[in-house]
Amino acid sequence: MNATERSVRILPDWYPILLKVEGRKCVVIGGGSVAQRKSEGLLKAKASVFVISPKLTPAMLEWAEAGLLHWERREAVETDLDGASLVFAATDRPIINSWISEEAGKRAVPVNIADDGESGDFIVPAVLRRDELVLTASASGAGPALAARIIQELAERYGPEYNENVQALRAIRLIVKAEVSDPSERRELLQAAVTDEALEEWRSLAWPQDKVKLISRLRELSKRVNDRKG
Ligand SMILES: C[C@@]1(CC(=O)O)c2cc3[nH]c(cc4nc(cc5[nH]c(cc(n2)[C@H]1CCC(=O)O)[C@@](C)(CC(=O)O)[C@@H]5CCC(=O)O)C(CC(=O)O)=C4CCC(=O)O)c(CCC(=O)O)c3CC(=O)O
Ligand SMILES: NC(=O)C1=CN([C@@H]2O[C@H](COP(=O)(O)OP(=O)(O)OC[C@H]3O[C@@H](n4cnc5c(N)ncnc54)[C@H](O)[C@@H]3O)[C@@H](O)[C@H]2O)C=CC1
Repeated sequence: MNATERSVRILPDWYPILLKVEGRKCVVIGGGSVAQRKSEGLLKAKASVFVISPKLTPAMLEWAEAGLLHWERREAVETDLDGASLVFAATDRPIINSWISEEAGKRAVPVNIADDGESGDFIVPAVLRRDELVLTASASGAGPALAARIIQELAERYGPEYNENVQALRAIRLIVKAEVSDPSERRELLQAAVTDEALEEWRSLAWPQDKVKLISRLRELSKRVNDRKG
């Protein structure tokens, strides 16, 4: 599809971000498998999840009973959107989803539409979490299954060992930011801190906690990168 065809179909050019939802009211309307997937993602980000639906999947019912989410056992009404930061229209009834979209618009609350993604304000990508490392893939609605497949491939390339990496990296980066004042050197050292060799080192938690030793180790690693570049 070329640019003209895209604009004729008015397909959105999505802007990718990571959104803070901790403690914010996020309303999921519907209780099927799509609502479950969206709720699970929201719970991982510690949102305050309100589900409105006459029925729930067994997993969602467990989450409700455990007090992880708030469930209203009924059909949605417009006041359900009051005070919401995000709304997910995930019922199996297109007419209800499009009414939710309209109500969200009136309140300027960003809405996700399960059966007609492009008409909503945002879509949800496939996600792989390795602690603070968050990898996402999206085909902008052209192929959710492709996004999911790519994430499965990334899960093999970036295995659970990366959970440890990001913790160490955050600490290392703080030290480098505090100790190295020259921005270009800082950048070089932080790039050296994420080579395969360096990551392997941080993973074994062998990184020098001593600031001076850490910086000198990063200088060695950086020199090796530059030598390899020739
Ligand atoms: C636009 C979007 C709106 C939104 O939901 O945000 C949307 C819309 C629709 N999905 C549909 C179908 C399927 N969706 C999945 C799976 C996922 N769908 C997700 C996101 C999105 N789906 C957004 C676009 C994201 C993007 O493209 O990058 C993922 C990535 C994230 C998540 O949902 O958490 C999650 C993978 C999670 C994972 O496994 O990692 C599968 C695969 C499966 O089930 O195995 C199928 C069946 C195969 C197929 O149809 O392709 C249909 C048709 C329904 C019908 O037939 O009636 C619509 C409606 C439409 O096309 O508008
Ligand atoms: N975005 C995505 O990733 C995908 C979207 N879809 C689309 O999303 C729709 C939902 O998919 P599923 O969750 O599999 O459907 P489902 O049929 O399992 O669940 C629908 C849920 O909506 C609830 N519901 C119906 N009317 C309601 C109302 N007025 N108020 C509140 N809740 C209401 C039902 O009780 C049920 O819990 C599908 O019809 C399909 O068009 C399907 C697959 C993936």
